[in-house]
Amino acid sequence: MSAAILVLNCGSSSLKYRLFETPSEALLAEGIIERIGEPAPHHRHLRYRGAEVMSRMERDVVAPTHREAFAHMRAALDGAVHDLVAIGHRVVHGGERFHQAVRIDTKVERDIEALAVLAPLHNPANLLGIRLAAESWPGLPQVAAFDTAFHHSLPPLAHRYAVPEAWYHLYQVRRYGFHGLSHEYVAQRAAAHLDRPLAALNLITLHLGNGASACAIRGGRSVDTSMGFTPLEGLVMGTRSGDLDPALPLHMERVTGMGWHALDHVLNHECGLKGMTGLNDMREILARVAAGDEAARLALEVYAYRVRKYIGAYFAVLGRVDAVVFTAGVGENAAPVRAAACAGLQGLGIVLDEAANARATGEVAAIGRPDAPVALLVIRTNEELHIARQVRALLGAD
Ligand SMILES: Nc1ncnc2c1ncn2[C@@H]1O[C@H](COP(=O)(O)OP(=O)(O)O)[C@@H](O)[C@H]1O
Ligand SMILES: CC(=O)OP(=O)(O)O
Ligand SMILES: [Mg+2]
Repeated sequence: MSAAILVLNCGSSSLKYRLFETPSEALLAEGIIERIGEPAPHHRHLRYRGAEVMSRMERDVVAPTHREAFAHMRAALDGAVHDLVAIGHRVVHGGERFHQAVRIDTKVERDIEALAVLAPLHNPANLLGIRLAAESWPGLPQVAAFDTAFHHSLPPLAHRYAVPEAWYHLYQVRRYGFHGLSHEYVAQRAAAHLDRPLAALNLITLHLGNGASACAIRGGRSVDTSMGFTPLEGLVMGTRSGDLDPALPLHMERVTGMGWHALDHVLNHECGLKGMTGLNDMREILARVAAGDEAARLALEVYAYRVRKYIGAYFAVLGRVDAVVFTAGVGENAAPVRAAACAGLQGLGIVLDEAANARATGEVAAIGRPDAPVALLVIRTNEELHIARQVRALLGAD
């Protein structure tokens, strides 16, 4: 009977999960329940044998709350789970308290709850996942792995804002950074691919998914990242604005009378690609660009230009760069975005190989000219596997 680790990524309206055999790390099953609490919740579940999909289930489900979603996941997993030894959770905000994954106890739970004030969109759902998992599998070890933890190494000059010092001491106002599980995972894969120790490498990693962030990594440690106090800062995203003049929301409040609640919603859910085009999915943007749509072309340019500026900034931060890594949904799949982000950077040693870029697939693909000083890589991220590894390291759970 194989031992397994279940990894949960519980969002405000979705529950994603992956079940890994341990210690082999083979993926046994994965799934997602989307639109929890919204019209027409949907459940997709895949089971694997080796690298092959053994069975696929897809159906609309009744899931007015996460509780029903959990029951659907459990029912789907029952066929696959033989000996579940631990559960790992993605928790978005670990504040200044959590520098690495931890075994969850009531104190940890309370701390995650207290941090919800810093991540109101994410931490409450993560916590709900933890509580439902404890109910569902009482007594099973549970581990929290944090999106912020990898960035605890940010030096003060990178994490402090130029605001009154009391804001930091009284309200924990500083840059935290997110997507750390993904940045760290692809950094490790990049080092393995380049066959060099991570400790000797300077990397720029670009996580371009629904949310998006850039990270400057020196010797395996995050030294700067584009998301800040919240996951709103930095790059242009599917529905988030990224960097803005901080006076802009103040101005919009003045001229429209819009309240903070509405502004918060617009900046997080109605901006980015969606704000500029009505569409938040890069696939649709690229299709529109190909069809000659002007608004889509401009949105793509603004998106890629922001990425390019951060590449330039992180060159200045790191001094020397060995590799630039693209990852997550957009970074792994959208060759035109990668090409636009790298355009004009030959002076920095970044020279894209157009053909390699166009055909990049698989776990790791090199898309730079082999003779260029900076390696350009596309690496498939796997935050869940990274969490499972942290669970195993923490519990020795085999
Ligand atoms: N083939 C593709 N071409 C362009 N963009 C893609 C493609 N596949 C996925 N994407 C983009 O990736 C995004 C999702 O990225 P992902 O990393 O899965 O997000 P998250 O994990 O944050 O939900 C989609 O919204 C879409 O814009
Ligand atoms: C922290 C964050 O932005 O996560 P996501 O990209 O999953 O929304
Ligand atoms: Mg993701």
